[in-house]
Amino acid sequence: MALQVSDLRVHYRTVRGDVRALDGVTFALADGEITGLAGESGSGKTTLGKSLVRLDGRMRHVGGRVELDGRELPIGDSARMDRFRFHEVSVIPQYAMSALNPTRRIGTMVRELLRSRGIGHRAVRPELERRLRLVGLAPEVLDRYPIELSGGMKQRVVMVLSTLLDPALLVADEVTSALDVSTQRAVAEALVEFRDRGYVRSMIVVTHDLSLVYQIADSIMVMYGGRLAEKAPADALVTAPRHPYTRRLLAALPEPGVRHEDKRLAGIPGGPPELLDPPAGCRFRARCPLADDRCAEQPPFTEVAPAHFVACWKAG
Ligand SMILES: Nc1ncnc2c1ncn2[C@@H]1O[C@H](COP(=O)(O)OP(=O)(O)OP(=O)(O)O)[C@@H](O)[C@H]1O
Repeated sequence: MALQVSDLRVHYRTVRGDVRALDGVTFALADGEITGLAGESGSGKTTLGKSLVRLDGRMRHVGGRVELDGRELPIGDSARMDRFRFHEVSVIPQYAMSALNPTRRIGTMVRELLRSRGIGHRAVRPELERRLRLVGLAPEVLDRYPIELSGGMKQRVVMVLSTLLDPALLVADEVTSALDVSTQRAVAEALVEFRDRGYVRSMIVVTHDLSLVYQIADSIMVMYGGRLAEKAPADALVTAPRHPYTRRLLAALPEPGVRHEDKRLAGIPGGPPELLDPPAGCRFRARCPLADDRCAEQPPFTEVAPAHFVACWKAG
C-alpha cells in the first residue's frame, strides 16, 4: 500500500471561523494506482491534494494521519515535510504553468529548483533531457523563456520537473484544464507513461473533467462537502455508481469527451454545503432525492464491493 490517508481533517482559519475543507477523509492508494479526484467546485479537492504535499499558511492540520509506505508524513510540520517534498511526494499545482517566472529561462529555473533541493544540476541533466524528449520536447527548451512556449509545452516541462526524482506520489491538480483538447490528451497520456515507466509510483489527478480522467485512471474518487462520497475502480464508478451524488454528477456530464466546467452542477438543485458550519449527518442530504431520517447520522465510508467504497446508507 503506497498511501494511506486516515480520517484526515484540514481546516482553513478565517476571521469567521474554521472552514472545514477536509472533514474526515479516508482512503488508500495502491502502488501504481492512478486515481482521479472529482467533485464540484469547493468540495475540497485542491485542499486534499495540497495537504499531502504542502499546507499553505492558512491551512491547519487538525486531525488524522497520512502514511506513505508505512511511514507517517509530518504534514502539519512544513520544515519536516521539506525532506519528503519533491523526493517522495510532489505536486503540480493548479495554474503551475502560469506561475513560471516570465523573466527567467526555463533552464535557470530548473537549476535553481534543483539547487534548493541540494541536487547537482549536472548529475540529473542527462535524465532531464531524456525525459523532456520522452514528452516530445527538445532539450533546447531549457534555453527558452516561458513566453516562448505553448501552454502544453509548459505543462510538460512542469510535469518532467516535478517527477524528476521519481516521487512515490504525484498530485496533479487540474493539469489539463487550460489546454485544448488534443493537448489535454497528450498530457494525460504522458501522466500514464510516467507511471508505467516508474517515474511516479502513484498519482492523484484532481479534475473537473470526469470524462478525461476516466480514460487514464484506475480508480476515481468523488468528493462532496469536504468528505469522500465514493471511491471505486474507474469502470465501476462510471457504469455502476452507488452514491446518489456520483450518479447525478455523471448524469450532468455532457456527451463523452466534452468538458464539463460548470461551477454549479446542472441538474442538481441547490448548492454544496457551507463548510464554515457544515450540517450534521450526510453532507448531500439536503439535495438528495433518497434522503430520509437515517441520513441525519453521518454514513461511514464503507467497502460495499471489492475496492468500492461509498458513504451512503442507501448504497449497501
Ligand atoms: N485560503 C482559504 N481560506 C478559506 N477558505 C478556503 C481557502 N481555500 C479554500 N477554501 C475553502 O475550502 C473549501 C474547499 O476548497 P478547495 O479549493 O479545496 O475546493 P476544490 O474542490 O478544489 O474547488 P475547485 O474545483 O474550485 O478548485 C471551499 O469551501 C473553499 O471556499
